[in-house]
Amino acid sequence: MTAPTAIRRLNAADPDFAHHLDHLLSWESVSDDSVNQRVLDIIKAVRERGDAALVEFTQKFDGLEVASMADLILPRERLELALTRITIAQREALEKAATRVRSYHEKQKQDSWSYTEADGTVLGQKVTPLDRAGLYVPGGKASYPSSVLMNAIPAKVAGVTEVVMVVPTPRGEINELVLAAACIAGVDRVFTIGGAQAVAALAYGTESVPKVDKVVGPGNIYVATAKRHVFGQVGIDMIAGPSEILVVCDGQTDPDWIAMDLFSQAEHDEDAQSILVSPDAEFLDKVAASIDKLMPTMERAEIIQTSINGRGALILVEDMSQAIEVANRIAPEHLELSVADPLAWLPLIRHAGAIFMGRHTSEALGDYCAGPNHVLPTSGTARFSSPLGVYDFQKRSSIIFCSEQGASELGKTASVLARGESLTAHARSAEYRIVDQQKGE
Ligand SMILES: NC(=O)c1ccc[n+]([C@@H]2O[C@H](COP(=O)([O-])OP(=O)(O)OC[C@H]3O[C@@H](n4cnc5c(N)ncnc54)[C@H](O)[C@@H]3O)[C@@H](O)[C@H]2O)c1
Ligand SMILES: N[C@H](CO)Cc1c[nH]c[nH+]1
Ligand SMILES: [Zn+2]
Repeated sequence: MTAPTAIRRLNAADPDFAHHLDHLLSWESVSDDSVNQRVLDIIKAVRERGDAALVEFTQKFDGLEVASMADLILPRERLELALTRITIAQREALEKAATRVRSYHEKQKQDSWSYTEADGTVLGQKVTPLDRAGLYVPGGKASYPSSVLMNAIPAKVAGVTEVVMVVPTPRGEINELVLAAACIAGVDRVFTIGGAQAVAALAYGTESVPKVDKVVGPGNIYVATAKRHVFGQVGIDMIAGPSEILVVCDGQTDPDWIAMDLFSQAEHDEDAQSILVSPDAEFLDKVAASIDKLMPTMERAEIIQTSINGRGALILVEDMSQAIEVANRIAPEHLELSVADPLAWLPLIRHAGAIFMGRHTSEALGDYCAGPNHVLPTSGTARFSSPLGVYDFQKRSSIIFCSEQGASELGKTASVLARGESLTAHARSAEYRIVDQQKGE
């Protein structure tokens, strides 16, 4: 039996509104010093003791009785076996989702390009996939076959040579759908490890876990903090923390639908954040009533309740324009525009990981099978980051191929600039290539 929901109410007309909103959004404060220190200790131990530390942390944090690292490695045949252990409906759903995610991501592929100048100089950009990518698939409080597809398919579309996946299996409970998804998406190697220790293993390598070039994927505070610390040793996609949803509603959508949309992200995590913004005060009351009515029907009521009470909010605004202003301030991971004419408001949205347009487009469709990626920037980072995509698994090299005449002309410009910087070797190196002119100093 759950206690009555006490979702926070904010009013944008309140003089302290900005302050209250800042407080509501401050997830970073959850990453306190003790989490940080614990993560640093875990990374150090994995760097120093490799597999032995991985085994110890997996026993400690995931409650697994494992004798050695061999127990934490799943061969490709195990993934294939999983495909035979799921129902036909599940396999079809995974395959359909995979096809749609692949089609969407194919469009993101960047190709190499070049152009030739009049004197024959060629300039261009060569696009190369990463050699090895590490995918973090969360598995602490729920299992995420959909996240396997969302991480692995863009990597494969990009042409990554080897895709290594890590996923925790708390108490040894292996989720067959997760492994089947890995099989369908073409993951090359799977390790059943999680948390900061898994991120450290991917970043630095151990006797068994190969060192990767980039670690991608969402996770809890330990995973997010570890990714922050290993950045530089490896690339990372973003810090994708607890899930978030911001619904902007004109007051005309069924309040039960909106309550359930808020629940859909709250059920991920006690730290998840679900916010509704509307210019209609009566509608906010109706959604609050729907929340109370529907909460006891939810399987994950405790998590939802904690998330809604601790980090949720119903925000009253003056009009739709102010609702959009608040949305841009929040820069949410998911933004539902549950309004009559979402296209009219779309041009005004500047910051959101993914935008769900209209009353029928529930965020859950995007989580599973619409096609776009569900690994999205959280905690306001949509101000500067984008959804996980093929571009995260490709890098670019510049190409410069000067003709004799091109080098000669560019040499004159480079010489002046280099001497202005007092970098004589640069100047003389360029000047050697100047044709029909006195070279050197
Ligand atoms: N943005 C996205 O695309 C997306 C997708 C799915 C899930 N999520 C989010 O990812 C998160 C998943 O979190 P989760 O916990 O379910 O799984 P997780 O895999 O991220 O974390 C589980 C691991 O955390 C470590 N851990 C747990 N308690 C610890 C402790 N006290 N000390 C050290 N390590 C500890 C353990 O090693 C465990 O294996 C949720 O916040 C969810 O909202 C985001
Ligand atoms: N909403 C999550 C991203 O924040 C993704 C997900 C996976 N499964 C269900 N939802
Ligand atoms: Zn979700």
